[in-house]
Amino acid sequence: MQAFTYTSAAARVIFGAGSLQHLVRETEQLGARRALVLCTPGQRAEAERVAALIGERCAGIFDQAVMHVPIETARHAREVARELEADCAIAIGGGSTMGLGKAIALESELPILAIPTTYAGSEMTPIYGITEAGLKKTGRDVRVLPRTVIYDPELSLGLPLPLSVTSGINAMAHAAEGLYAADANPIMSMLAEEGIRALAEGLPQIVLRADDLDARSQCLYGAWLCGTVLGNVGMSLHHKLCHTLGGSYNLPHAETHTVILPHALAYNAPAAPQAMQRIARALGSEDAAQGVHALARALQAPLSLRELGMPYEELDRCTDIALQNAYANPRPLERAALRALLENAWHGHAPVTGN
Ligand SMILES: NC(=O)C1=CN([C@@H]2O[C@H](COP(=O)(O)OP(=O)(O)OC[C@H]3O[C@@H](n4cnc5c(N)ncnc54)[C@H](O)[C@@H]3O)[C@@H](O)[C@H]2O)C=CC1
Ligand SMILES: O=C(O)/C=C\C(=O)CC(=O)O
Repeated sequence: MQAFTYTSAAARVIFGAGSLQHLVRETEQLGARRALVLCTPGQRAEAERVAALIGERCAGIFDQAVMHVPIETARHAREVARELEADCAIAIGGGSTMGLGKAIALESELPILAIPTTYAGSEMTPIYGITEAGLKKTGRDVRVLPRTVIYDPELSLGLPLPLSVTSGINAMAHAAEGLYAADANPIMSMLAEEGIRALAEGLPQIVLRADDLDARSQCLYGAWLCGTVLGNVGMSLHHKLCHTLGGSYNLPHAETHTVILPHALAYNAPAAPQAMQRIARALGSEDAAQGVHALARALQAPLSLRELGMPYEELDRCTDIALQNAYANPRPLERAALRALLENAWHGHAPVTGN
């Protein structure tokens, strides 16, 4: 075993069906007297439920969270938090709502209590992203790491099936890249493999029965582990490509991860054989890239960039953007091979290993 450095970022996690009932206790534990509840417009009802549970400890609801945290929304939410003299942000929702909480915490150091309802995993990371003038910038800051996370699988029962599947594969992508990260360590690799396994087991069951609470629990557990990996080790080509496609072409986040992951794994496979073996084992497949592709196909997820609205004529420019700024990747970035990767992904072909 190689030497490694491991820093544990501790969050308090309350996990299990019905665990939202502990919200008041957890709010008190954070010392919050004036919590601002955050949500998307579509999850206003869930935010009102949270507000009702905490009663007079609720300072208000801000229901304008949107994907990729536009700076204007961040500024508005920060102003509302200041005006209401909020001393805590309670974020209920997916990565977009977590991201808004983080944008507030970045300036105010307000503690975040996170209640995730998708599998994106942002609640477990000190990573924030803010979009300004069409450009998404991400950074790491421990101030934005939620202090407490309540994982209640009952809250994910209403997550639409297509988003359940793509969000689950978004989570798997964190774990897959964590297994070949330059700063990988055995603890995160163990969580990564177990996270992929839990999602590979849970997602097909959800597709059979969307209200299967055990399967929803499996997936949320997997998302927790995969999010922890994202928060603790560096990501590579796959995440870079997805951020390029999401940030520059406004493609939907979880769906883009789903389309790209098999191709990014196929690209990196020759340079990261051990990681691929562990991903394949967790998927119960012979091959990591083909295994993810087969899972996405079986669960009727999108397979091509074309169906996500990516203009074909932009593939060259997208390749150029992905080649800008050096970042760690197990296989060196080669222009022709990357362009071929995007070509395959655009058409929705099966991944080609080591192309
Ligand atoms: N900073 C980080 O560590 C991470 C950040 N992200 C960011 O998060 C964003 C994507 O987050 P996602 O969770 O994929 O999507 P999202 O948070 O945008 O949610 C997608 C839609 O689903 C709805 N929704 C969420 N949970 C639901 C439920 N249980 N029932 C019914 N509807 C529900 C939301 O209201 C929203 O309309 C992106 O901006 C991405 O960059 C994603 C992963 C990690
Ligand atoms: O873009 C962000 O907000 C930060 C990280 C991620 O979105 C991770 C991901 O690509 O799923």
